Amino acid sequence: MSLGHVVIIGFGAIAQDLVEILRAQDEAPGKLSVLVRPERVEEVSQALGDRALVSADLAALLAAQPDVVVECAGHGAVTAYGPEVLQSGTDLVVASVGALADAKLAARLAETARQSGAQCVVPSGAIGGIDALGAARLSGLTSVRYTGTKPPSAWSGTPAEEACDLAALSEPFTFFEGTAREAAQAYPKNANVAATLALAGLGMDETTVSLVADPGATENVHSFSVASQAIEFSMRLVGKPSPLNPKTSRSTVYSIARAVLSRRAAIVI
Ligand SMILES: NC(=O)C1=CN([C@@H]2O[C@H](COP(=O)(O)OP(=O)(O)OC[C@H]3O[C@@H](n4cnc5c(N)ncnc54)[C@H](OP(=O)(O)O)[C@@H]3O)[C@@H](O)[C@H]2O)C=CC1
Ligand SMILES: O=C([O-])CC(=O)C(=O)O
Repeated sequence: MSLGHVVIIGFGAIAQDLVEILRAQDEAPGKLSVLVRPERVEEVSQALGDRALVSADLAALLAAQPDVVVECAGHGAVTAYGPEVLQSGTDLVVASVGALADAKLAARLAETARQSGAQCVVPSGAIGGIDALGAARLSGLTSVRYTGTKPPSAWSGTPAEEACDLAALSEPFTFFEGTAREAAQAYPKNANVAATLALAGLGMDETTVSLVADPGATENVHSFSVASQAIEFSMRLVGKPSPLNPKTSRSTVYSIARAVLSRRAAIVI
């Protein structure tokens, strides 16, 4: 069964790819809408033509009762739009998972979803293994450790710049060690995966995170290891940087597309 109407928030690297990936499916959504800031409506409308409706009016989009809203815009957008989407009874797929490191926002989203019956869906994003981690949690987790390694340029404009001279690095440099909550809040465009692991596993304050700038790297490498009563495993995912935004791995959008398409799949894997 195809989705009727999908609303995408944002029109950056992930959202632009998502429009094309969804449209290319046999079971493509009947209608796509893109929510952007008012000043970008005209430019994005021209870029999309008749491929999607472009609007800056979330209330009007929600009044049309879309099947699902997909946030691909950043932590601020989860705060600004998340509660309104869920309150309308519409499911919300969240790319900017690290926004849930704000305990008040996470509680508000959960409570709003409970009251309306909508779901807030967290896709795997740039990592994988979330099914195995979530299952291991039920057996009793003892540790979840994550290391995110990216080329120095992917850390530009972040607090990593205060810890080292990114352009001068000649070997890998670990500029952050802390919890998933601290990582997600200090690196909102780079550490959403740490928050995803935390939500599936040991929580924001018990999941340990290292962030590394590697001058020899050309890709975004996500490594994590899990220990539990039932299983131990490690994963290493090597993401190709998105051409439009090298902070973001290109794999992220495919995970989000899968989460969207699964909303109406007859068999959900
Ligand atoms: N879960 C995961 O594994 C991953 C999650 N992410 C998350 O996804 C987010 C998006 O990534 P990406 O597409 O690469 O980022 P980009 O910076 O390429 O695009 C973000 C887009 O969102 C728009 N935007 C931001 N705030 C708003 C708003 N309030 N209303 C409407 N539009 C808004 C921006 O527009 P403008 O330029 O006008 O601000 C921009 O077009 C990241 O910020 C990150 O939080 C990223 C990678 C992996
Ligand atoms: O896309 C990635 O490589 C991961 C990322 O930026 C994030 O977790 O925010």
